[in-house]
Amino acid sequence: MKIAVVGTGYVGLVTGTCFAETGNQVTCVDINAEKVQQMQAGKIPIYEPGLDDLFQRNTQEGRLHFTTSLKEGIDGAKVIFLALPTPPGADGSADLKYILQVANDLGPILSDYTVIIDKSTVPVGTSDKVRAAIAKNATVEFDVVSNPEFLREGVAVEDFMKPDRVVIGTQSDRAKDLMSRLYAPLVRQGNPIIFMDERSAELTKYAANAFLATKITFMNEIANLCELVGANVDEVRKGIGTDSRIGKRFLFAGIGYGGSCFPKDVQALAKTSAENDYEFKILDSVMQVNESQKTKLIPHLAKHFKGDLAGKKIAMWGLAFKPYTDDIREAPSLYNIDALLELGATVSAYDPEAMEHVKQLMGDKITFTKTPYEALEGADALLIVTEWPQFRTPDFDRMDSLLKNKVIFDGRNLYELNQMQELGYTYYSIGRQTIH
Ligand SMILES: NC(=O)C1=CN([C@@H]2O[C@H](COP(=O)(O)OP(=O)(O)OC[C@H]3O[C@@H](n4cnc5c(N)ncnc54)[C@H](O)[C@@H]3O)[C@@H](O)[C@H]2O)C=CC1
Ligand SMILES: O=C(O)[C@H]1O[C@H](OP(=O)(O)OP(=O)(O)OC[C@H]2O[C@@H](n3ccc(=O)[nH]c3=O)[C@H](O)[C@@H]2O)[C@H](O)[C@@H](O)[C@@H]1O
Repeated sequence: MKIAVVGTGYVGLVTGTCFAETGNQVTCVDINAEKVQQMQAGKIPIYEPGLDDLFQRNTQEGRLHFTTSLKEGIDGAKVIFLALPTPPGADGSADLKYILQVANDLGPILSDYTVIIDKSTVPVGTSDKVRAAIAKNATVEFDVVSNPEFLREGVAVEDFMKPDRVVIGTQSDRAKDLMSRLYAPLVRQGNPIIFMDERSAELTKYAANAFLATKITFMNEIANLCELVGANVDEVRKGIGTDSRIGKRFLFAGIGYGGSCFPKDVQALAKTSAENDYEFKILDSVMQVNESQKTKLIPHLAKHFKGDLAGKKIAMWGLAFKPYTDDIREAPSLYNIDALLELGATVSAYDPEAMEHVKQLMGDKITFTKTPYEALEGADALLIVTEWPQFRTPDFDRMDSLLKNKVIFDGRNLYELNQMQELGYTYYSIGRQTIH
């Protein structure tokens, strides 16, 4: 099938590449000419494990193409995916200007029946707006379908190629048939395509993200309580996660959720609720708790150094909002850096993938090192922000020789308490007792 994908951010690029991998002819369209040139030259603009191999194979075998021209990109396409940004507007609601602009542009250039698919995360009712914007100038029949994306950065290819489910919002049999054929190779593992109306599909996406953000936040609050009552959140997690009604995943307490999606989508769902005169109280609490959770270790740090962090050098391990990505959008690291600098500390940071992005944002406000150990040289303490696997089993002897003090503030609970006790560290973590 011939497919067009408009927008080559995370979702567009993964969608385009994976559908090329299942044998389709895919053209990706982006207004960013530099990015398009880069992709035409065989360079992929994001770091995502496994994506580069698929990208190279499909471009070299002639199934994956790039252009800045919408008209050229959709020529002959039976389906057009819109994978455009939906950033928060000034009031917290999702800004639809990118989607509606492209919908306006599509109307006059559609030349045959086409299915236009919203892959972006969009508020309830957007498919009606997209339909109306296209219809203004369209001369052919078309359908608008909501097909939210559930991939996670870092494991995006796996999530896309073996989805738990595919949600498709449409009431058109013609669109259903096309979508079923397109997704058949991906759902052959037995995981379902769930058809529903457009509004339910749109809300499903926000409900999923808000539920997961709430699940994490609930565990962060349990962790805060654990610290006060002398319990261990990791034991509590195992204790409840084994209940199949609760499930083991997304129960890891830490220094808050970040990324380009949970924060913006929780906020947008709260906004949709407010617009419909409904006060979604849980969401307000989730946002509030997450905000303070991100810098939860800073007061411990300040207290440890007797309220005076001025001139203290803090080593930071991890900058990306989570491992296996270079994405720093809403990353807890940024909030911690700001808080530390505000208190007069200096920061030397290491991250395997995300340092370049932080450098662009912060310039020389902090220092960046080539290895995690170099960040420790002469540091007064280590603050762990992202759970990259290489931080899990470090050379503690080498760490001892580099750190000024044997003290670790761990926002991701990487180490066992008894191990830290045996090694003689002062060890602060989340939802567990402090080791002195
Ligand atoms: N990043 C993620 O992990 C996930 C994102 N989503 C949702 O998918 C949507 C897209 O997200 P990302 O891929 O992260 O976006 P992004 O912001 O990384 O990339 C969007 C791309 O669209 C391009 N673009 C903007 N206007 C354009 C136009 N008029 N024509 C062609 N291209 C245009 C930009 O140049 C950019 O390359 C958002 O609604 C997001 O909430 C959904 C699931 C996962
Ligand atoms: O809509 C989206 O864009 C995507 O948002 C999330 O994916 P992503 O933001 O890539 O990352 P997650 O793995 O969900 O992690 C989000 C944040 O939650 C934190 N987290 C996650 C799990 C956990 O147990 N504890 C925890 O603190 C992570 O550290 C990270 O900061 C969802 O998991 C995807 O299903 C969804 O498609």
